[in-house]
Amino acid sequence: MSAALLRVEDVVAGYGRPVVGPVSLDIAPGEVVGLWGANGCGKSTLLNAIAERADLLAGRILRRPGLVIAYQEQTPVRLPSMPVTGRELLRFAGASMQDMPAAIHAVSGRRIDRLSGGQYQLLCVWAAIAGRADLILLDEPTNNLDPEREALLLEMLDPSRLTRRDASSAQTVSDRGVLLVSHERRFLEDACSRVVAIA
Ligand SMILES: Nc1ncnc2c1ncn2[C@@H]1O[C@H](COP(=O)(O)OP(=O)(O)OP(=O)(O)O)[C@@H](O)[C@H]1O
Repeated sequence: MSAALLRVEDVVAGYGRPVVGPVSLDIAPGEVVGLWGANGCGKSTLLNAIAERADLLAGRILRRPGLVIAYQEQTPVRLPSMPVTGRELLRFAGASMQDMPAAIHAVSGRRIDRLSGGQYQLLCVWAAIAGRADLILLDEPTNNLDPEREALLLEMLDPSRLTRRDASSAQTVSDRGVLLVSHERRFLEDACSRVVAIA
């Protein structure tokens, strides 16, 4: 396998029966790749298959050895009562609080069960981006976001966030990637280096 983080080769995925595919795509280090398609065409199912939560019915999914995946699902899990602050959630996720956007910093001291849908959404996306994962899967991350927060999300997805300091050389290397599902074509074009359409 090449230096790709992920290679999806002629994949057909589903839940017992096929719902998506065949699809092929690669994600190289430093790339933000978009997945676009109509409601129900199987975008989330493809992410699920990559995260080993849906059945791989044909084709191959090759992951770089040791690849760590963070998966922000379309509807982030929320419990009615969760006496945990945003900072505690970020610590638990191993996410850095360095360079945290002010809008997230402002709510990070609050209990997560008392955040609005958009505040919680951004916090979870930050947890994924600022965590240790090599590949970040984001399913409809613009859900619940107003235009200002959507612009902030765009900044959070800047490829500069995908760099990491290499311990041996002390160089900054771009060795992480994002696969992003959205039904908002404009957002995908702004956020992604490449958009793959699913039929
Ligand atoms: N857990 C499941 N078990 C069985 N079928 C499922 C399951 N989840 C989704 N499906 C079916 O798989 C198909 C594709 O759903 P999926 O959520 O992957 O589409 P999508 O492109 O992400 O849709 P949307 O844009 O509406 O979020 C749909 O017909 C859906 O009903």
